[in-house]
Amino acid sequence: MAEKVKVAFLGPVATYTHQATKTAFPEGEEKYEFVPTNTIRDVFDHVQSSQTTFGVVPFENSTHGVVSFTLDALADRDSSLEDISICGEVYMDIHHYLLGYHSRPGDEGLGHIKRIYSHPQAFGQTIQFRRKNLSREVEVIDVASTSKAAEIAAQDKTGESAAIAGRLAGEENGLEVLRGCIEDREDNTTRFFVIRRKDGPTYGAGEEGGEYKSLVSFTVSSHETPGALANVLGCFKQRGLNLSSINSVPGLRRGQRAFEYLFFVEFEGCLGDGDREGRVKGVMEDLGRETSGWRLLGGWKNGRGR
Ligand SMILES: O=C(O)C(=O)C[C@]1(C(=O)O)C=C[C@@H](O)C=C1
Repeated sequence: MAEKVKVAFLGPVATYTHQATKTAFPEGEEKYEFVPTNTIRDVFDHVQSSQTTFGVVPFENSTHGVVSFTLDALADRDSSLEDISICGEVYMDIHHYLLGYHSRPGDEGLGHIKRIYSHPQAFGQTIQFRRKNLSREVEVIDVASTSKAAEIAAQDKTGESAAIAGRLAGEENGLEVLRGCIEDREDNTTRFFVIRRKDGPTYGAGEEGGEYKSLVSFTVSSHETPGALANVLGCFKQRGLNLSSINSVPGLRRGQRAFEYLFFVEFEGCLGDGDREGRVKGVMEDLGRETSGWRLLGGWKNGRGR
């Protein structure tokens, strides 16, 4: 039997990332071995070191914005993740649950909860619910994933600990649903990236057509010159390439000062993308001229409508 292709994901089992991983690799456990990691950074390390061929990480949420752990890894300030390349994306509807134990059978109250565990992104997507339904005295504790939160809450049989996580994480850990669909917005959606090594096997090969996107990171030549960033963005405009996201993080590279930033620009089109390819190559030449350093972080098929 052929050896299974390994795919790392933010674990333990039943995280939202685990569910996105199953969507991204629909042939499932017949063909793939899904490998849980403790942190998002670990997913990147597994792929960089070839412990797994692919990895899946959350990138941004429609309610709470970009996932800082993922952006930090993509910033790769110490060049320890140089071979990472984004090769796919998955959008997933996210419905959160307040999970724990009822204080006694039939009592629907939440007054017995003293602490609540979750991933910071999930806390950020349930702010209004928590404000309206939980006392300010309830301690809010960040953990590495929502499934980890469910695991911890399940160990506290007093019922004083609860978790915000997905329904599956509740089932996996034998928790009761105290409240369902507690996300602040009905359209709460997270976008996940599939990553691989640049020299690794392709992802989603054989699927013809569709729209493509790419992500680049760069630093501007001078933070003092007015318009340095606008000049770089202007290159995309001149080449007729539509931007789909912009982010920035503190640069923190040797030679960079405090408050000098590393920018990320995602745009429609990628290398090998039919009639757009010429423009994409052109903008890459522009980046070489207009920035003080840039990196292509990958090109992939638009996952909307998957
Ligand atoms: O904790 C999980 O279950 C995750 O998969 C992480 C994560 C994230 O970082 O965005 C994924 C989807 C939701 O937005 C909340 C949490």
